[in-house]
Amino acid sequence: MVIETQGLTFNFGTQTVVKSLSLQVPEGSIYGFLGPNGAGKTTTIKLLLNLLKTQEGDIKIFGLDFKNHRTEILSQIGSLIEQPAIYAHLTGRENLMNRAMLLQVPESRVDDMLKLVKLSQAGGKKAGNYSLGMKQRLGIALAMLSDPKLLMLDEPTNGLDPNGIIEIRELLIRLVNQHKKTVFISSHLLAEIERMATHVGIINFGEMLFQGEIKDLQSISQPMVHIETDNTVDAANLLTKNGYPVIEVKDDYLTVGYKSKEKSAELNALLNQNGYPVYSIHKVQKDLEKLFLDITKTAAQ
Ligand SMILES: Nc1ncnc2c1ncn2[C@@H]1O[C@H](COP(=O)(O)OP(=O)(O)OP(=O)(O)O)[C@@H](O)[C@H]1O
Repeated sequence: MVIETQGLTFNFGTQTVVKSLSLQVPEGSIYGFLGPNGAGKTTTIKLLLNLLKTQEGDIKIFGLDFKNHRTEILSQIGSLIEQPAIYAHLTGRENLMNRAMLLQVPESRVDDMLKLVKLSQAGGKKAGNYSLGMKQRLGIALAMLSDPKLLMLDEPTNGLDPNGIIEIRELLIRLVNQHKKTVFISSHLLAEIERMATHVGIINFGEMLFQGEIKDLQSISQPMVHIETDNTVDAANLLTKNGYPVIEVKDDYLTVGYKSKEKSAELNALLNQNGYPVYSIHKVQKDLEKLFLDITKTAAQ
């Protein structure tokens, strides 16, 4: 494990915001740390980076005990929390050069990093004029300059447009697949994390609700199919009789549990053949809120 915590607990005054957290982040994973606003993600990350002092529990990173190997551990972690520390009046390249000098990293790393985050062309432009997505990528380049083994990112796609999100996602996948890094990324958006993470930890009110491989999460959280049709109550009866799990019946649409694309095609044909015209049919993933309900239900069974 790259990160392993046991009983990690943190209180702000009388409020416990991280409760006996046991994180397990495997080497070479993209670990999505999910939770709604205020769940305790930033606090956990700050504890892992020693920006907050651990009150209770143990942290091991790279197999080393955090208390006794703090400097050694932190020298191998690149991080981006909230806004990246960028000088707006300097170019992207100058920002990296500055940091490279500070860290005594060879200059050649600067161009490698610009290339890695796809900012080679924009490297000569003032960072203050970068888009939010470009700033975040420059922030990741700065964090990767010293070639750390682990990258920790706190909500790096907040406020980005879909293209910006895709660019960050592709960059993180490259870092893990080609550069053999481990990425720990927090987010409050399930859909965003699902597309890149290999592992997930889901917290709410400081407590871990689920931790495991993404495929295990998907088996808890079956996607659904939305079908827009007429006469939905009768259509739902037909589907139930034919073994489709109907989840919701509204005036103008139905929601059915997703099984496979073949089953969705059969369902479409069945409705059409029986006089229920299908105006639209599409697969939907659950959001974090619905997933919480599923997880709580599964845990109670
Ligand atoms: N410095 C502080 N003093 C007191 N309470 C704090 C402090 N920082 C955070 N909190 C509280 O701790 C809880 C967890 O906050 P945290 O920032 O870790 O959550 P988060 O999951 O990162 O959420 P967000 O996505 O909104 O940043 C919240 O209830 C927050 O109000």
